[in-house]
Amino acid sequence: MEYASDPVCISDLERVAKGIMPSGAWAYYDSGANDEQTKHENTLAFNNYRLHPRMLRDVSTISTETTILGQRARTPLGVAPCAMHKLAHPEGELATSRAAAATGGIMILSTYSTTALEKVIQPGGPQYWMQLYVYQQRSVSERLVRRAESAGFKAIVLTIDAPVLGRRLVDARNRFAPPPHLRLENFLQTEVASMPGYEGGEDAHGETFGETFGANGDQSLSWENGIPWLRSITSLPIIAKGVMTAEDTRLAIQHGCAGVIVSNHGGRQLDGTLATIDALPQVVEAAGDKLEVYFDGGVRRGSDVFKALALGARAVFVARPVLWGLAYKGEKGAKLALDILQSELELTMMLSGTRRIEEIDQSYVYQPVARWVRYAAGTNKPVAKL
Ligand SMILES: Cc1cc2nc3c(=O)[nH]c(=O)nc-3n(C[C@H](O)[C@H](O)[C@H](O)COP(=O)(O)O)c2cc1C
Ligand SMILES: O=C(O)C(=O)c1ccccc1
Repeated sequence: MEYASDPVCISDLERVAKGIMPSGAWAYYDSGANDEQTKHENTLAFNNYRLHPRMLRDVSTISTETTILGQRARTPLGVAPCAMHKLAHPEGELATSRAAAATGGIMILSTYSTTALEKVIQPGGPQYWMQLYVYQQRSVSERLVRRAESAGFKAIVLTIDAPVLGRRLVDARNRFAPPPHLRLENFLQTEVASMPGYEGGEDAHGETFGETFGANGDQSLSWENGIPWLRSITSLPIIAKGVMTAEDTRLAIQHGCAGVIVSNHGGRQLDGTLATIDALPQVVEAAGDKLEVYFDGGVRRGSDVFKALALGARAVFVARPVLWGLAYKGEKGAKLALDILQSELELTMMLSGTRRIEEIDQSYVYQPVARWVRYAAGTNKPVAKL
């Protein structure tokens, strides 16, 4: 499809990116686990929440400024951690970081970045947080934490929904592995470089991408043996990414996490969970004022950001839309993705009579009665958009 102008919404950007990217890389970014029920539902479930707007409120001046972990941010909209931005564009994470700095939201850097963490932080930018996995060789994770501390990252985001990688069928068929010209640059440093399969920053040993990951990840990790250990090696706030239940929210509080990210990893891990927007209310209720609740999964519209804020999220992160932007035009494209969502958020605020982020509460959405997306027999195609 030809465009006379830049893409004007995230789904335009998705189509354009699909046309540009090599099919294996596209599939790696796009795929969810197994039947992709959860991946699709993350996006579709937003439609079940209807807005409840107020009128005649003087919306001549609005602001999306907020505070996250006690620091000011120009917007609650941030970038979720995603592996290998250089699959989308040669400037990779640096381009994304510049785009995030221009927008003013938080960027979470993946351990599996194709740019070393020391090179990513932009002066005058937003807060940067470092995403971490705990490996059997804990010294490797510890070294990554030390490096993140000295580079200026402000929190550690521990991903807890991936003791092993979920099974993504297209990747399995493609036997997807990162192309040899890309390096997982965080694994280049000596103390870290010895981990089996990641020598020299390559992902070399696994049959598929997930195998090297699974061979190194610590499957015995638990709340009891993981979080206290992490707290003992760093004073940075710890945020647990991948919480989907009230039960785990209470455990996160008990173990001293500063925040949780309600996330099902974009539907790439356990297929068949709730959509994240449907899980958010129980987490917010269990969190009370004990920790901050953040959100990701399926956000494709500024109104989706608004709905997550209304249901109690303090920050809202996007992954695939930013990668699509990067594929389209590097830094400019990543900024376009964030700008589209930001301006749609501002428009939603104005049209629903909210001027500041703190005003956006539950009263601005109708909560749905439970309704599940139905699928056409034998397919993963939803019968209808709800
Ligand atoms: C290509 C890709 C790579 C990802 N890599 C990571 C990662 O390295 N660490 C992590 O915690 N989450 C990772 N995620 C999950 C995202 O952080 C996020 O939870 C999810 O994708 C958000 O949903 P969205 O893509 O619908 O915005 C990845 C997601 C994608 C699409
Ligand atoms: O692909 C992913 O979703 C992901 O989280 C990951 C995990 C290990 C290595 C690279 C990416």
